[in-house]
Amino acid sequence: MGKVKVNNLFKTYKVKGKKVNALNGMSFEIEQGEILGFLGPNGAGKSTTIKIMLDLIRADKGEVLIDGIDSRLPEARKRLGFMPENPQYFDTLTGFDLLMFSASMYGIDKDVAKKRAWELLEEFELKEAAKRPVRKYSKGMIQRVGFAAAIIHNPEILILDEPMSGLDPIGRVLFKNKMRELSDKGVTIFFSSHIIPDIEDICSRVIIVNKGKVVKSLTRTEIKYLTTTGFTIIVNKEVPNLGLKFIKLQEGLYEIKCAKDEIVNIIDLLKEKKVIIFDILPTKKDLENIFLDLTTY
Ligand SMILES: Nc1ncnc2c1ncn2[C@@H]1O[C@H](COP(=O)(O)OP(=O)(O)OP(=O)(O)O)[C@@H](O)[C@H]1O
Repeated sequence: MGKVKVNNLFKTYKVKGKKVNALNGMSFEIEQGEILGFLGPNGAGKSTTIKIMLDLIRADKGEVLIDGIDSRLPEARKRLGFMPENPQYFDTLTGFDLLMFSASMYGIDKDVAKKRAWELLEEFELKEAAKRPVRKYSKGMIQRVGFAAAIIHNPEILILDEPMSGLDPIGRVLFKNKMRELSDKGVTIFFSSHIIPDIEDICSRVIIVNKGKVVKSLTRTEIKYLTTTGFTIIVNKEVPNLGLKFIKLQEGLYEIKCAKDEIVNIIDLLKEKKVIIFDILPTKKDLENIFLDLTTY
């Protein structure tokens, strides 16, 4: 239950008689209860893969199996919940109506749906706005109601396309907590994102795609290692002749910047000199450079 197998997908679009190869043997598996991040530069084939998983478009070759069932069958579709990147809802609907509409698409009994809709509106802090038309919602509120609509039928697998882009810090915490909670209950979560800290925070694994196929699969620890280029060490005092550059932040507060492989020696040195370390902060590589490193092998 909640298992996904994406098997050797190929997809070509035709634009003005020219062929665009969107997928070139895209293959990966998602285990039950896993939070898997889907990362890749623009045009890598993420949206095309998601659309094929949801049977919104068809692959030229290959298959997607949801718990062993072909994703083109309605039986498979029912197990999935989906939140698009820019939800375009019938904006005259209220938040409550939207959830009821989504529930009706999955054939949920009206009374059950009503109860579930109110529960979700409460969880996503939309109770006050429940009877307001969605067109009057802020971007964050639209994303919240979109998330709620995607899980109203208690799907086994949740697919989210850039779920946290444009959310404020409180909204992001809410989404991350919700994703963790669902994963703890055994829901499989697959989401695309460009936001490295979010991915590091919640994903158990990340797959990186480029040119229509997987180029790397990384565990959370591996991605933390890969994205860290060095550290900033915050200390209480300056020590001369250590070969280190102490930058004064204020009285009794200095920072030292170092490369990833220097950290252990520097900490030993500071310990020896009885320097107090207040904090050690990783310096992060930006996404473009990570893609560059991984895709130019
Ligand atoms: N409907 C379409 N018609 C023609 N070409 C398309 C279509 N959809 C996608 N493509 C092309 O297929 C390739 C993969 O696009 P896709 O949208 O799947 O990538 P993506 O990884 O989701 O990109 P982004 O991060 O920009 O959303 C790109 O070259 C894109 O231009």
